[in-house]
Amino acid sequence: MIVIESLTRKYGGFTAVNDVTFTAHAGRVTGFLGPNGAGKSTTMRIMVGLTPPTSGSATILGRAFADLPNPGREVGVLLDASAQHAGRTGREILTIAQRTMGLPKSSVAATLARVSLTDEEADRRVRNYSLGMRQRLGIATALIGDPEVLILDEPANGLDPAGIRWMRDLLRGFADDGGTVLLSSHLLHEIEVIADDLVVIGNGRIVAQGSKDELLASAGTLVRCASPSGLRDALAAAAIDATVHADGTVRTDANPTQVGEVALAARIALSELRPAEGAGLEEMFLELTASSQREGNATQGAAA
Ligand SMILES: Nc1ncnc2c1ncn2[C@@H]1O[C@H](COP(=O)(O)OP(=O)(O)OP(=O)(O)O)[C@@H](O)[C@H]1O
Repeated sequence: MIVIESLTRKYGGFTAVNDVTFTAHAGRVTGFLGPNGAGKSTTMRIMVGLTPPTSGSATILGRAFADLPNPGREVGVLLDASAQHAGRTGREILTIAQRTMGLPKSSVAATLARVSLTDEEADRRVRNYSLGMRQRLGIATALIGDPEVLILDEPANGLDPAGIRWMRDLLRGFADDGGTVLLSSHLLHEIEVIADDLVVIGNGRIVAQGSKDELLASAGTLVRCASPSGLRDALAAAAIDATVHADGTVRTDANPTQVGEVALAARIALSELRPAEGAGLEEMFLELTASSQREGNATQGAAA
């Protein structure tokens, strides 16, 4: 389990992580979602002791990372797959991890097999690895100590579709065996498929969290019609808040029956009316983080 409590990190006058609180539970995959610069990496760096927090705390299995006796046996970490020593081979990098953690020699070959790196690939220098191969090697380094917790920053970056499916199955299996997985991503569809719980961050603040099912169920109703602003006004007259999106859809927390009745009374023909969860996480994510998107928000950066 990972417990983050009231975590704040300031850089001068800028608050990169602002009073963040959440828990990643054992047996579950927790997706940490947010647009670029939202504060995901900073939060993860604090978790593993690379960046000190300004205030608040982060514990893994009940202790601060620095207090874990053999951290690699308890927490597998992948923060930046490109940070591996380019002049070493994949096998050498894993062997260093194996020795540092006091693991049996056989764990190197077993982990290479687990991440599907061949013997020939393992003996190539990392500078000649593709990004996807570096990710596999990074995941191998995280897994080799057989930890209970995985903390992975954008692990799907650079993986091809087959690689993404492989990673999804691997993380699902890890959580099903009782492990805790926290992975960050802006690849929303990946998170939607794999995560059990979601923590959404924007401008350093948590903007939504809960189980994926809960968050998607609360997404309200999505409507298309010839007159989005007319429908919004008719809904407003019925005391129902609605938002017109740039793509012309109207979103509201009211249920489809209420929206249909208002549209009928206002004589507005609808071309689409459905629960918004069918629209997927992306719309919810864009909506929740709208104020922290760079596009259309010239004050981004100064806002926090
Ligand atoms: N050492 C630092 N000094 C100053 N500002 C920093 C530092 N590290 C991070 N930041 C700022 O904190 C904010 C959050 O950065 P962070 O890397 O945590 O975002 P992120 O959510 O991981 O984004 P991305 O998806 O782009 O990786 C950014 O505005 C970044 O510029």
